[in-house]
Amino acid sequence: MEHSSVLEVNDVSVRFGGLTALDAVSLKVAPGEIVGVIGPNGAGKTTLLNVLCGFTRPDEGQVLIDGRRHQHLRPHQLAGLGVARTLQGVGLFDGLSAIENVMVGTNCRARAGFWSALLGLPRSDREERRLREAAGQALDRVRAGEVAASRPAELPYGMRKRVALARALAAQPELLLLDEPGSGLAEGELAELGRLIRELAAGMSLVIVEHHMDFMMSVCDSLVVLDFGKVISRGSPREVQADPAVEAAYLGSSGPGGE
Ligand SMILES: Nc1ncnc2c1ncn2[C@@H]1O[C@H](COP(=O)(O)OP(=O)(O)OP(=O)(O)O)[C@@H](O)[C@H]1O
Repeated sequence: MEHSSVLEVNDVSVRFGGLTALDAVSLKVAPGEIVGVIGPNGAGKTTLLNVLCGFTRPDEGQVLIDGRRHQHLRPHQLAGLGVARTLQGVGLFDGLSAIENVMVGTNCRARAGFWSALLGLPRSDREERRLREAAGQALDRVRAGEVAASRPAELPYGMRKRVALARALAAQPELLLLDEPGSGLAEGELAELGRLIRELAAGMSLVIVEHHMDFMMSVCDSLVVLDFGKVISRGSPREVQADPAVEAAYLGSSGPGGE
């Protein structure tokens, strides 16, 4: 069944002891939409991403994926729901080549692959070929096909991040969650990443948490601005930039002569 939102978050609150990390946060992500989550340090961005992928269970509110409510979403259920996530940093296995790292991402969709791996059985040649082909396609999509045989340690940081992105793509997600995809990248690499993400949005929705403001302004269709766990503004990048609530938060924090 088709739904107008791939993801819907309704009034989600998360508390850590006395601290309210998210306070009645709501957002919607439409098919093919790129939604950016921005805000100062400690605003609740990572906590929100953690709720979306089931790492953190909300104290209140609900998360709907493809119109279905997931009160007790577990991380291992994500691939089955068409959700993939990249982590802050890279998180690749050093002992595997780039393509083998990406095959880990494809494998989670293959039930037989799981059972045969558990039982220590060799994969069938056909299965192996299929996974390798899918992983190769994911690497090509992020323009990292030429490093398929390299180990992560042999690759520059920007390329390792692309391999990590390919691994998330290999699960063929409908919704891709990117946690600081631009961190540690040089200016040129950021621009390239922005183009890549725009291309990916042709076939999936994305939620991005990222500190590089210019990158977010140019890449995202819409932005959600968090401050102290609350959504203080939302809309297109232009709308958010012109929102008096954003200016008020800025003036309230450091002021024009501050940070
Ligand atoms: N597991 C936890 N236990 C206690 N407090 C936490 C936990 N995780 C986050 N917090 C607190 O919740 C608030 C929101 O943190 P979060 O990491 O989501 O913010 P953020 O916007 O991602 O920050 P940054 O930009 O620095 O990554 C912060 O005050 C943080 O200290």
